[in-house]
Amino acid sequence: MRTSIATVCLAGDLREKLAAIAAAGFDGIEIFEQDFIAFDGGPREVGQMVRDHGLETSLFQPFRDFEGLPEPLRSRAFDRMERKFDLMEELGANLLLVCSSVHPEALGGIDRMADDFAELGERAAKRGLRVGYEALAWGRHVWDHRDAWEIVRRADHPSIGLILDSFHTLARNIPPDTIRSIPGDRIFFVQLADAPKIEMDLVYWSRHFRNMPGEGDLDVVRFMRAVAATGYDGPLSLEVFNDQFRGGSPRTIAVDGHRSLVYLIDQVSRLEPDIALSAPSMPDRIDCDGVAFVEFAASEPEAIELARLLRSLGFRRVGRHISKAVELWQQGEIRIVVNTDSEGFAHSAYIAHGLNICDIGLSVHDAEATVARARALDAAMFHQPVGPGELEIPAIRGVGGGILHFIDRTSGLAAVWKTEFRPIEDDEASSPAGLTRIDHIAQTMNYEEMLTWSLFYVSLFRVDKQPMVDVVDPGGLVRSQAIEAADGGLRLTLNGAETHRTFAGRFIADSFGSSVQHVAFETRDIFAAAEALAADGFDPLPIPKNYYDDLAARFGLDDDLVADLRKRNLLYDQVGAASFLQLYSRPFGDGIFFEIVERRGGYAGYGGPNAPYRVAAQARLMRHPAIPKI
Ligand SMILES: O=C(O)c1ccc(O)c(O)c1
Ligand SMILES: [Mg+2]
Repeated sequence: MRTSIATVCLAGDLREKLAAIAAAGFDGIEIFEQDFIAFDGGPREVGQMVRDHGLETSLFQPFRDFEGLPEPLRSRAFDRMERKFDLMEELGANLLLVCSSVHPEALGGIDRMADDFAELGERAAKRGLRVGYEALAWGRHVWDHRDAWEIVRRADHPSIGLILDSFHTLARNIPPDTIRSIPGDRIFFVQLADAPKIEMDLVYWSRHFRNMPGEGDLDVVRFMRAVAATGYDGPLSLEVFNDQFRGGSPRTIAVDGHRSLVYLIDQVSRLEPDIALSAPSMPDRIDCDGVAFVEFAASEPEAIELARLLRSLGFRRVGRHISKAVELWQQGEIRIVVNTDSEGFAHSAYIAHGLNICDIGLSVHDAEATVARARALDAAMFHQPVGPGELEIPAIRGVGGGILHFIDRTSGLAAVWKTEFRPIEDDEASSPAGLTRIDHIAQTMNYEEMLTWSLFYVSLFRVDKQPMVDVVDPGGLVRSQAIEAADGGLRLTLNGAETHRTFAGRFIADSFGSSVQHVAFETRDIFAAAEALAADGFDPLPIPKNYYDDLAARFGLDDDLVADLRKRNLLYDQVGAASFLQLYSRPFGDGIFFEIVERRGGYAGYGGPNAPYRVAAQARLMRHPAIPKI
């Protein structure tokens, strides 16, 4: 599989784009004409730059409004074409994309258009060049790849072929399986893009909202399966027009793009085992059972405050690391590591961010396989020197440069708690509150990072994205996207802040980067938990009376239940026969907090309807000067 990406996908000038594309591991590029015209170097220089990066120019594009024109416009189009052929020769590009005409005077007529392409084929062949024809979804006469194919078929010239673009086919709901009957050697090039399903004008949707395969809602896998079935073995090229990507980090977007292609090919080769695809071999998406631990990086005074909070939540200090200033807290299957060491990753994370969750441990079936898949998907590996008596636990970089460790049963890594920690009898033990496991982890990030991280998780683990939820914060909007395994083993929420005025946005600004903002613990009896916590001095997030009055009205709950909820500052949601109860801690540090949840009757969500009220309560507290920052 040869991978390619259009220069139009990325921010920067041509030089910066090429550097990012080469670093991300692509084999080739599509030179978008605008990028070339804007560049202050000639075509030979650009051609050399591309080759110096070890890249090939797999396509030059677009050439517009070519086919079906009356004279004298027709001759003019051919003259224009000869100029572009000159340019391509200097660039060292031998394939040109012609997109279907939108010219108001284009006449249409399938044979007329085929004749134009037949003549074009003669001219291209003289130069040793080839031309591919792409149906734009909004073309004047041709907007369907089947019509474009018919024109190419009738042009019947070896230098004229078809170009497919997943966006144009899928955006118009053209069944992608119609591609299966096209001969693979007549397809000259394949462009790939996904997009979120939003009702809007096709041109606007295409030019502003495309995203990488797997980041949107189109069935790019189905499209690619059909392409693979034709025997096509040319480049797979990303052509993604996206306003956010054009203003983003070219390196990050290029890495996301490469990951999306590797993931797409991996999916297609699993679904079409009989089609030989030169796909990199890697383990299948990883099953994750849940969160094995979260690790805080803290100063010693903060660790003392955190200990107080953990105790009030019913946790016990159960272990001390054999050689480092690291303590282990536990309740049920929940493990919280508090690291105050003055060396190592946690310490550098502390210096960069202050008190923060710098490391998440995930329970997987096979840690080595997880890392192998992560590596194939271009994830950044993480290594840290291992001290005497410590286990080498595989790890990669995740959100905000934080670490993801992988713990499995089969390799003995799960013994880390016994191997690296000495048990301690907690002197001030509190009574357990019945918190059993980590229900979910919420990572707060800038809105622009959400696609990057959802692709990261979805390509690595067997998890699915849930629909995006908008949370109204008093300071602006926060978007929340859950990513979860079908069995609920792993549940993550990605929260994207658009401004720094929101509670989430302030967290990013104050802690200098994206990271875990909250951890939710599961309980099977939240009323009992709340009572036990109250006895241990837990101070919940106060929820205003208005909320409970509305709750009673909305769900018709009986007065006793509403009174009990209010007494404990619990939040409530209900969907059909399922319900959800939530209890929040007060925020600490730069806005980190804990949540306790009880899911009843298979409740599958995250209490989205309550989020605006919870956020308002938190924002109120964070503004309040009397609240100490620990
Ligand atoms: O938006 C466009 O005009 C445009 C141009 C060239 C393409 O390959 C394409 O898919 C769209
Ligand atoms: Mg295209």
